[in-house]
Amino acid sequence: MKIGLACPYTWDVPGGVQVHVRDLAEALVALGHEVSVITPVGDDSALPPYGVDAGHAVPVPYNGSVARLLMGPVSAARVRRWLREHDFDVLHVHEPTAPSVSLLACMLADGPIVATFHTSNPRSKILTAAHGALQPSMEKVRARIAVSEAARRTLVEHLGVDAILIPNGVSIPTFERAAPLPEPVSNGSTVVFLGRIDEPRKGLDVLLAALPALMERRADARLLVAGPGDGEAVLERVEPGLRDRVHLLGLVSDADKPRVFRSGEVYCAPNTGQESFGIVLLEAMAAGVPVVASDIDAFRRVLDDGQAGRLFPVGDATALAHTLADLLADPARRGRLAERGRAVVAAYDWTVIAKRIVGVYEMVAGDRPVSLAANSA
Ligand SMILES: Nc1nc2c(ncn2[C@@H]2O[C@H](COP(=O)(O)OP(=O)(O)O[C@H]3O[C@H](CO)[C@@H](O)[C@H](O)[C@@H]3O)[C@@H](O)[C@H]2O)c(=O)[nH]1
Repeated sequence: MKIGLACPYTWDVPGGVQVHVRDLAEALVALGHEVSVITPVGDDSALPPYGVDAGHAVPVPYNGSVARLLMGPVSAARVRRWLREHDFDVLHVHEPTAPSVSLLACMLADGPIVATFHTSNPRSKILTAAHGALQPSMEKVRARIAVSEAARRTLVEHLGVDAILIPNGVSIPTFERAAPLPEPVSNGSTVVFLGRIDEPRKGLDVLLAALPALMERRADARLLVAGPGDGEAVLERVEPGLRDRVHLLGLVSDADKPRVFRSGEVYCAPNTGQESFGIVLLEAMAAGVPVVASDIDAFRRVLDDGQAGRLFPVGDATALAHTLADLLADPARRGRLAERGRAVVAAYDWTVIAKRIVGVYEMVAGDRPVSLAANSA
């Protein structure tokens, strides 16, 4: 099949939607399909061979995060050209309610369109206000996929439509085979955090607040913190006497990311809410590292109701410190959790998930390929 994927967020800024689109594209290519991805990008040398540059996006605060979005005549012209130059059997847009490339593609195309919804936002004022304006584009979508129950609920509540649930995937071999980073990054009592360090929703502050109590029980404990953001500002939030216990890696490359997960005894996801799924949990389980995560609905589901990871009450730094100290002290329990994580994550490998998505493509694809809408040529 010829498949066009539209990714709304800047390709070279780490984010769950971008990772999902990239891994899906690669899984589809491995299955023998022809794929092209249109996306905003900061540095177009970051694009893979199947990537098409839709222009530079602007940062906009959105759902407790900063989304880099793109609308306007230049990007509309690029999307139009992309559609015209490819006879896609299926157009698959991601997050088409965000004002960016996916919405443009929906507005400009006709034919077999599939949309995947990623966001969990129970009280989205933007979605409520935009409902009427989005309606014509949403009506063109022949099949909707939600990556999680939370994303599905957001869709039902705001747009009054339902979706098939197909979760995010992870490329298990990439994570399970990675070598840990060399010493001294990993010291045998390391807690890993990987995420956008400035974003309160990712909860790094909860982990930093847990550090003093953790150190009281495990004097050798250290934090390995990876992800984009202002590292200096993070260190200022740590007691001066404990700063040498925090090892900041900054933004890591996609090649090093699996190695970061493999460099800790525990992976910690202290997120404070508004998570739809939590790809990072899949990544940690695929790497075989035991997970400690906030007890939010999305994480509880991915962690098999707490069987495949230890949950602690959201924002409770004391409970987190004790959970981490207990696990660092107990290699056998860590081994059991990691084993359970490996068993759970097997169902999320991209080889499994991509086939389910192709099943949806087959359901909607017809005799006629995707074309430019009559009023957009
Ligand atoms: N290479 C690299 N990747 C990073 C870095 N920091 C974070 N990432 C990657 O960025 C992605 C972040 O994904 P999520 O934690 O799932 O969060 P999100 O960007 O807020 O995504 C939203 O959509 C996801 C996809 O459906 C949802 O999983 C998530 O809960 C959330 O709603 C993960 O793949 C993570 O490994 C870094 O420094 N380097």
